[in-house]
Amino acid sequence: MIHARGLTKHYGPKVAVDHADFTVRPGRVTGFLGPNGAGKSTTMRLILGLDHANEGDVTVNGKHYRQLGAPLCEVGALLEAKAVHGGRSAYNHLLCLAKSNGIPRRRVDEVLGLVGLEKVAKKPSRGFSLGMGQRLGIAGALLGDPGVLMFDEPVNGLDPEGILWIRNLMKKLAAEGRTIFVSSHLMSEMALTADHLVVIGRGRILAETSTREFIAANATSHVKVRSPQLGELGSLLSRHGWRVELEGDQSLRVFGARTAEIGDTAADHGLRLHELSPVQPSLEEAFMRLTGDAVEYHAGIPGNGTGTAAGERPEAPAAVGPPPPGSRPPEGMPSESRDGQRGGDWS
Ligand SMILES: Nc1ncnc2c1ncn2[C@@H]1O[C@H](COP(=O)(O)OP(=O)(O)OP(=O)(O)O)[C@@H](O)[C@H]1O
Repeated sequence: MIHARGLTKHYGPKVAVDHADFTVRPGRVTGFLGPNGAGKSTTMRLILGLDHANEGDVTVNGKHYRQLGAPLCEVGALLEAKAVHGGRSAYNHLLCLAKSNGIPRRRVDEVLGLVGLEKVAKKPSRGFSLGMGQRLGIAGALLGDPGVLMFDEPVNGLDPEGILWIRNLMKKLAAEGRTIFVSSHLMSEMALTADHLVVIGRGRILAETSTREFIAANATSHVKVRSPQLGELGSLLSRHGWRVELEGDQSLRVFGARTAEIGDTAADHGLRLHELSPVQPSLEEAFMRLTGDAVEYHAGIPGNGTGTAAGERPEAPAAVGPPPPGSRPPEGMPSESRDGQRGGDWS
């Protein structure tokens, strides 16, 4: 178990981690999510005693890292996969680690087998691909058979097969009762891997909850509707009290209504539907909604030549209520709504 209380780290005036409280429990994969620069790596370094906290503290199995008798046997970590001497073979790299931690030589062969590197074990690691480097880093983390494992962005740059392998490995290790703490900003991957989440933004913990609850609390399901009479339909559904958003110029997103209600309402008014499908919210959507204000670095919006200022949401919904003035209305939109004058119908 990893337990942080009031954990705080400053780099000069920069507060990288700000009074963070969280607990990472065994038997499940806990995802550590946050935008770039949110403080994920710093937190992981603090857990491993590679950096010192200015305030608060963090323990692994009730002890500070430096108090652990055989650290590699209690907590394994993959922080920087390429932190290996390039001239050294995978086998020798792991053997050095094993010797310095009193771990028997046979465990080196075991972990090389576990990560699938037996065949290249005697080759210099400088020739390793990114995926092989990740596997070697993971072999090092597993060497002491620790109950706590931490992975910082483990799937970065991996091919689909490598991603699947790491995903299944983390799940298997959690099922064995280990504590698995994994940082990532790949939402789709985390949605498939993590049972639980700790979300950080600008150094502060924004959420600590199950993945399912996090999505339910921060994003809403909706129904996607396509119709050749989109404008009329949007106005009609909106008059029924449902929130309607324009998605591109082809379809509507309707919130708060079931598919049957929308279908029946359209039929009652003789409007044709070409699609009516429920859409479940994604972890990405929930994450963007929660962390939009906590994003420190935004890319410029293609085409407008400006960056998004810190604090602005990076991805506002495509259109809420009426289409913005000046935007092109969908085919069939009533003319009053085309220039946004009657757009209030949709809000
Ligand atoms: N050694 C350092 N000296 C100065 N500032 C630092 C140092 N390490 C981190 N920071 C700053 O602290 C903040 C948190 O950085 P950190 O690397 O922990 O974020 P992160 O969530 O891991 O980001 P990313 O996802 O981009 O790796 C950032 O603003 C970063 O610039």
